[in-house]
Amino acid sequence: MTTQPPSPGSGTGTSSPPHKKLKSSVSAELPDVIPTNGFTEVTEAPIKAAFLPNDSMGTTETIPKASSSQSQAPVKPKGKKNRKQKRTLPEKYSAQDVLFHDVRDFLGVEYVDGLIGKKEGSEWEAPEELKLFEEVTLTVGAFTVSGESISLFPGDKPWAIITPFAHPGDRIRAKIHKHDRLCSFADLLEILEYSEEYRGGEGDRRKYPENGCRYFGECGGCQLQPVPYPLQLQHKKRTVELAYQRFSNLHKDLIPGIQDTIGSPKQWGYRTKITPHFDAPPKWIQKQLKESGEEAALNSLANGDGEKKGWECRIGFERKGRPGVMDIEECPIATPVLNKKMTEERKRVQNTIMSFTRGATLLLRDSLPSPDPIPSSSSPFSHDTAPIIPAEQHVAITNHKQAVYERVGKYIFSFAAGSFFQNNNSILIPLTEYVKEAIFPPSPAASPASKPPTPTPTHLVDTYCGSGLFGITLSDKFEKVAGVEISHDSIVAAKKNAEMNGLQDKTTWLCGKAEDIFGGLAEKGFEGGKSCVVVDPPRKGCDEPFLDQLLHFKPLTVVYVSCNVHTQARDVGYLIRESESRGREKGWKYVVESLRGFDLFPQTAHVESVAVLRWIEN
Ligand SMILES: C[S@@+](CC[C@H](N)C(=O)[O-])C[C@H]1O[C@@H](n2cnc3c(N)ncnc32)[C@H](O)[C@@H]1O
Repeated sequence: MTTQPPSPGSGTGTSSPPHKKLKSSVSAELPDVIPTNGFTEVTEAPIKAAFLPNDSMGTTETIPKASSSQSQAPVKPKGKKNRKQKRTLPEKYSAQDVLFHDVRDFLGVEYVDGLIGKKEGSEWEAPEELKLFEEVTLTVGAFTVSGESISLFPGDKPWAIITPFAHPGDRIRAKIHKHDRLCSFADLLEILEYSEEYRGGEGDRRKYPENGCRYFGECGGCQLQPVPYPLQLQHKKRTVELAYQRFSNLHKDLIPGIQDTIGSPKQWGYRTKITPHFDAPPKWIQKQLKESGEEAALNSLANGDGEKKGWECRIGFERKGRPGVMDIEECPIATPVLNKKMTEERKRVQNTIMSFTRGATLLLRDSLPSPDPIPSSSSPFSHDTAPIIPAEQHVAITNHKQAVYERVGKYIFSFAAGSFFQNNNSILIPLTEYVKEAIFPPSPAASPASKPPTPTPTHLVDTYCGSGLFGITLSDKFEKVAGVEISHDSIVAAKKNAEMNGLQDKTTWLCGKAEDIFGGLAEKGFEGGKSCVVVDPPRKGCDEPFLDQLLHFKPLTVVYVSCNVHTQARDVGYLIRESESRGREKGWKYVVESLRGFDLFPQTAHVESVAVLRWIEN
């Protein structure tokens, strides 16, 4: 699952916040002459969005050209010409690549492939009548996978417009700021009509003024927050479907129907780690203040002095589609203790800002108070006697090296604050229980793909194990558990966690690359025929040497947990195809038994995906 879980405010950086908040940054890009009436109107919604949540997988429709009567003739701006677009193809499986697939589906696969096939480069040429900095009125057709809106620009040439913070069915006014391949990016200026279907969630501040986030519309973090939660979950289910359709390279018969996304028990105040950052004061302001001898003012820039002089101390997250940090006082998806600590940390930085010659990132991590005594192999953690500690009694840790404590069901975990651990504790019991049930389905009927039922595994290999989350929470079902992890600190934590939970005798923790471990497993009594492997790599997914060795090891079950469903789909596709060719003669292969998303990051468009692969005899 998540390697680097997205931090609030980390968008894909393709578009930008509404106009009113952007005056200063937008003005730098204004053309010499601003077209005053360059509006283009789309009076009908584009026919069918390629990925509205209700769509069935695999259907993509060519969108009929919007008739020219649908649009007012755009007025040609007198100012700058369209800038020549950089023609760089996105890296495969990157956010930009996923967006290109969104555009391709939206405009029609046949049309897009036909155009690209002509090799004229015209997919890079925006319609003549669509100028940079022009304002357009659009009806949003769909969400992109990353939660932005996609609309059809009317004209002879099918062309998509990507705008953040708007929802399917909204009528919006937007301002084009960049052309790209078959699409342009726009800033949202105004929502003229709200789509009721995609609004009205708890984070919709029109309906619940006290709820949601006051930074929505500027911060790059939580694009889906006004969307009712069930629709957020549907969006993520569709994301998993699309990823397998686009990137697995598998015949559709080999991809099972995607199961409903499991929601997070907490949808706000869930995030146990945040990393606000800030820039150092620019040199000119340091010099100016020092020269004028305003010593007192040096440390009070944040109180307005800096702003008056043209610089403001901002501590927070990235702004959507614009460089620089936006000032954030609270983050409603972070736990209460982190928000409280953020106030203190902000003051501390503001009061000492002139001592920073470089920008920096703060770490705030939610932790249980340190247990007393700390559990050990001779006196392990006992969930029967340990009380559940309410969220208000948690503590916030800011030192990267300090130990953080978290509880997951009957187990306790400790790890250095700066190292990896899942960021939403509220969903870890459902997630780990689900993985356990997937390995040991309650009845043969639950694993229809495996006939006859596969033998029950007795050994678990937890690859990319971090501080041992899966190995430890699943341990009661296995005789032996081995974990492998590249980070030395994490493997030390995993070993300590096993001891704190009294599991030192059945667990082995190995520091190294996941792809190097299979050779050594046999001598520790791990054979594929009695093992199950959990795979939980970083966003980039697994390397081929790892996947090849996994196939060679031939475990009974593989549970692949991923924070990047696109690379997961690629890897699962590889495993299935390779197993068919490698196992053909001996009569075995892997099948994808189930695919399902988990919502580790409510209000954002991110989804954690769990794929269960079962070894079967043909
Ligand atoms: C998404 S995290 C999962 C951690 C753990 N499973 C959990 O849920 O807490 C991925 C982990 O893979 C580790 N990692 C990255 N590349 C690796 C490699 N080549 N071999 C082994 N571990 C690796 C990272 O250090 C990180 O701890």
